[in-house]
Amino acid sequence: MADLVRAIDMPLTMDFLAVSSYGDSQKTSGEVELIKDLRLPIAGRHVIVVEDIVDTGITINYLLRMLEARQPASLKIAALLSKPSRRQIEVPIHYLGFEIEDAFVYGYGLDRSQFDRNLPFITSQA
Ligand SMILES: O=P(O)(O)OC[C@H]1O[C@H](OP(=O)(O)OP(=O)(O)O)[C@H](O)[C@@H]1O
Ligand SMILES: Nc1nc2[nH]cnc2c(=O)[nH]1
Repeated sequence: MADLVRAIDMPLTMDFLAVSSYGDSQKTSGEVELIKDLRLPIAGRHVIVVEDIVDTGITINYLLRMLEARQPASLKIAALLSKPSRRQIEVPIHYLGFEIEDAFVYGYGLDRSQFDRNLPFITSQA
């Protein structure tokens, strides 16, 4: 996120929300839990949701529904990684870094049982 916003040369605000459906597991529970909501209203604002990874699509689908109800001026999705072969729900990704194969990846913000988010690279389990 820090790398991304430093590459955008226009006035913007940043806000954070937290959802979880994997917890400490490498399999989705299928149930998305809202752990922390946004602080700021988004009605009438142009919003880009920044995700690290889109896997089944369940999380982004949940976020799209939740945020659309708040009537932003526009709502776009940016994701660093996408695993299209794993998709259970088709979701739009307007800005995508990389498509990857079906492997559990971690590092560079992505956790492995909550650890390894601080790795300066992305890797996968052998
Ligand atoms: O497309 P999906 O199958 O829904 O998976 C994508 C989601 O999985 C990860 O969150 P996770 O639920 O693991 O959050 P956590 O690491 O904070 O528990 C990731 O940050 C995405 O939000
Ligand atoms: N860390 C991590 N979280 C995920 N959530 C959905 N897929 C993945 C993945 O490959 N790695």
